[in-house]
Amino acid sequence: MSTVAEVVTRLTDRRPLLVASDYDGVLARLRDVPGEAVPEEWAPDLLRRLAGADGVTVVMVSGRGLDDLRTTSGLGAPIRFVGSHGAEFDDGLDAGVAAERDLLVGAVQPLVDAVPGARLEVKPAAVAVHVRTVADRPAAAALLERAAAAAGPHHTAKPGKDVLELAVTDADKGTAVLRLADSLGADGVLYLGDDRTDEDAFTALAPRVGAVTVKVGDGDTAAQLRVPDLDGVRDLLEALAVALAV
Ligand SMILES: O=P(O)(O)OC[C@H]1O[C@H](O[C@H]2O[C@H](CO)[C@@H](O)[C@H](O)[C@H]2O)[C@H](O)[C@@H](O)[C@@H]1O
Repeated sequence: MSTVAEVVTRLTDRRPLLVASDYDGVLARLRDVPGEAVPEEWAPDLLRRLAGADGVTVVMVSGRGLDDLRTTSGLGAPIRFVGSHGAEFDDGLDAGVAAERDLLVGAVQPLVDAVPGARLEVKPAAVAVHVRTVADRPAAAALLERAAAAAGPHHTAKPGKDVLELAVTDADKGTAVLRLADSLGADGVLYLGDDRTDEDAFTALAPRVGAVTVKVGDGDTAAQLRVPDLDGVRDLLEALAVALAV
């Protein structure tokens, strides 16, 4: 594993530079109610500073739907967004995706309704079964298993922190970050994430020269650097901003 200082040194002179970050658990603390997961106090200004550096593009890459991500984060240009775990770029979604998602809602909603405290989030290209507020933990685990079993072979199951998402596309954060990097012709890439879906991005970027991946918090990871928590994210991004003189 590298250190923060090594990461900053490796990225400082690379242009174009893509700074891509997961949202929940990296820029916003996890909360019981997803709509209350606002950015850390330091995050908006720091992201805007980085996005203001010459040749630097800052993108949030989230499991949230694009509109939810914009609304909950309260951020906008020059920050860019990719939602639905890489299925939603600014150029929109395939029309058949919503119909397929609605079939999934019909299958999974009754399972969720049967477990007190569970909640179904309906997203543009996925449904997410949330169990963070289910007091009966065995019932929570059983619900996630039943929901996974309700998915068809053409759905992609994405387990996360107290959540199981069933996506109707096979896009992931790995395909998304490579698409972003290639479209920018990026010479350097920084990607930060805390959850299992971020591992797709860490793995996709591993062979790329000039890419640095950062895991936030505990757990096995393919990332090159680990920071312990959101304060560690702040310290890394601040050190990069200082090195970029913004
Ligand atoms: O890719 P991310 O930006 O990390 O989004 C992943 C999911 O985040 C949200 O759920 C998570 O955060 C909630 C708010 O703190 C928390 O209540 C929940 O337990 C977490 O799993 C969001 O609601 C999902 O749509 C995202 O896919």
